[in-house]
Formats: sequence, structure tokens, C-alpha cells
Amino acid sequence: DEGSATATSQSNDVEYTIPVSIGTPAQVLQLDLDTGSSDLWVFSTETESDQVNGQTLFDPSQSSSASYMDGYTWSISYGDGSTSNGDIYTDVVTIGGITVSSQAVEQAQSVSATFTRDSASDGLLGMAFDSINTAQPSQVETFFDNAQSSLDSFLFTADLKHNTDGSYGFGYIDSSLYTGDITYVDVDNSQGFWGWTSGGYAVGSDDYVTTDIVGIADTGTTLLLLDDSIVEAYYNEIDGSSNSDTYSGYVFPCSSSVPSFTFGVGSTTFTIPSDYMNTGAVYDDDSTCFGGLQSSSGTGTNIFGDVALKSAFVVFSGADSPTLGWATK
Ligand SMILES: O=C(CNCCc1c[nH]c2ccccc12)Nc1scc(-c2ccccc2)c1C(=O)NCc1ccccc1
Repeated sequence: DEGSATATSQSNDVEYTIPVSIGTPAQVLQLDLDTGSSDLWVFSTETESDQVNGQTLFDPSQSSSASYMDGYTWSISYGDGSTSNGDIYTDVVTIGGITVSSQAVEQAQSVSATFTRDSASDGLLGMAFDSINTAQPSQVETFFDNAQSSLDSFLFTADLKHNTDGSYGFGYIDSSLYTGDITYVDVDNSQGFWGWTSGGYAVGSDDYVTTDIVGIADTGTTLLLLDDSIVEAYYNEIDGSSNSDTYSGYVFPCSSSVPSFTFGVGSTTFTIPSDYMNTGAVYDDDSTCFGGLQSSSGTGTNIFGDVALKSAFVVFSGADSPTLGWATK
């Protein structure tokens, strides 16, 4: 099979959600497809009611195909400090026309404030590798792994767009979504992520700097998070920029002009346009803007999040030796 689903940009590209059908009859939730984690979890009728804020709740009691996984629990914490946990049912899950008949659907019994506030997302669809799934007493598999036998090709694609809807493809590559060739790079999934190494970077029209940047392709992280040396070189080019404690990152006057950012992929390069590098005004001052490039110090890895991924058509190819494909669009 092959299929695709609309990737809806939420709140100016903070995250991208897709419709996921769960249960019989189908209950459709908007989930944040996240290549940086491996738990499929949903807001549920089991979620603490004071932690729900407009999200659509999955109700296993209304699904004739739901089956409780007795004794199973899950508990996840993300690097930004947000957390969620609960118990697990299996049920039929369909995404972009691809159906997995018995997918572990982790029910949130508790979520942290970040998720409560995020009314645009009814949960996460983890699409990293099974080794970092948090289910106990034993791990459960991702939708991507469970769908492998029914996908024409064992891959999914991301065509994320700036302030508009893009798409995720499953099991096939839609050649109308990109131009030129797809450049494939090796993936190191030893940490459970879509890990890869970029060959270097350039700030605006400055010279390209050849240097290995080891990072992950992460649709679940909004920003591009890189080493301090690169981040400092970038903000040196923006008048009035500073690393703000108040806003926990680099900010600059919204009137400043902002350079593009280029990163290496194999023997080619991709350029993030200037307007993707400005995420807009901070919450309490509309003349101060927050940068799309921020420091990765403290994260344990460089993260090519949505700011970088939406500059390309990206193929997540999950054979035994997984690869990442990048194409211009
Ligand atoms: O967890 C994921 C992917 N799922 C995110 C789901 C999610 C987590 N809050 C969410 C809030 C809304 C929607 C989805 C999510 N990626 C990785 S790998 C390493 C780190 C990390 C480790 C240590 C320190 C920092 C990052 C993260 C991380 O926390 N990213 C989110 C983030 C990164 C920076 C700032 C904010 C969030």
C-alpha cells in the first residue's frame, strides 16, 4: 500500500499534525508526527480532566476493536521537561489509508502543562526507532514498523511547508513533490533517532565552513538546534541580536535583516530561507523576534527540527540499514 496525509501547520509552524483514525467506529485525532520519539500516545477519556484543554479525547470504551494491554504502562519525558504517561490499548489505526490492525495506542492518564496548553495536538505519533519506546514491561512497536509488511516501500516522506499545509507520504515517494535528485545519507539509529551527519554550514552568503555536524532529523522539534560556535557565527551577522535569559535563546529586533542558513547534505547543500530563520515576535514584546536557530548545548545532540526540514523533501527510509533522503522542492 501507499498513502499520504495532510501535515497541518499549527501556530506558525510550531508543530505539524496529521489526522489519525483509531478504533471501530473510527475516532479521528490530530497527532503530531514526531520522528524524534517512538511512543504513539493520545489524549483519552482516561486523561485527568483538569489536564485537558480542548483536545479530542480517544474513548476506548466506544471502540469495539480496542483491547486493553493488561499490565502495560508507559511514561515519557522530553528534553524540554514535558512529560506524559498512562496505560495502553491495542486498536486499529489508519493513517493516510494505511491500516495497522493491532497498533499499541498509549493512553495518556497524565500530561504536563506544555501538552495541556497545546490544544492543537491530541497526542504524538512517534516515528523514531523502537529502541526508545517507553512501554513497560516490554516495548511496543511504532506504526511505521507495524505497517512495514503492508507498505510498498519501507519508507515515509515529509514535505513540511512554511505557514501552510504540507504532507507526509507512506510507502512511496511522490516525485511531484520535489525537484532534481534525492541525496541519501547514512543513518545512525544507535540512539533510537534518525541520526545523520551534515558536512558543514554557511551563514547567508558567507563562505561554506566544512565541519561535521552530527544530529538528528526531528519533525517533533520546532527549531534548528546546533553547536554554540555555529549559532554565535550566525547571530554575529544580525545587528542588535543577543542571547536572552528572559526568552531563553537568541533574539533580535524584528526590524533587523536576517541571513539565510545553508547546511551540507552529502555532496550538496540546502539553504533555509531568511524568513524561516525568524520565528516571529516573542510573547510579550512585538518588536523583539526569536531566532529559528538556537543552541543545542544541553540537548545531547544537534537537532534538525522543522525549521530545517521544511526547506527540503525528506525521505525516512527504514530498511535494516536506514537512510535519509533529501531533495530540493
Ligand atoms: O523529544 C524530541 C522529539 N519529540 C518532541 C515532543 C515534544 C516535546 N515537547 C513538545 C511540545 C509540543 C509538541 C511536541 C513536543 N526530540 C528531542 S531529542 C533531544 C531533545 C532535547 C533534549 C534535551 C534538551 C532539549 C531537547 C529533544 C526535545 O526535547 N525536543 C523538543 C523540544 C526541544 C527544545 C525545546 C522545546 C522542545
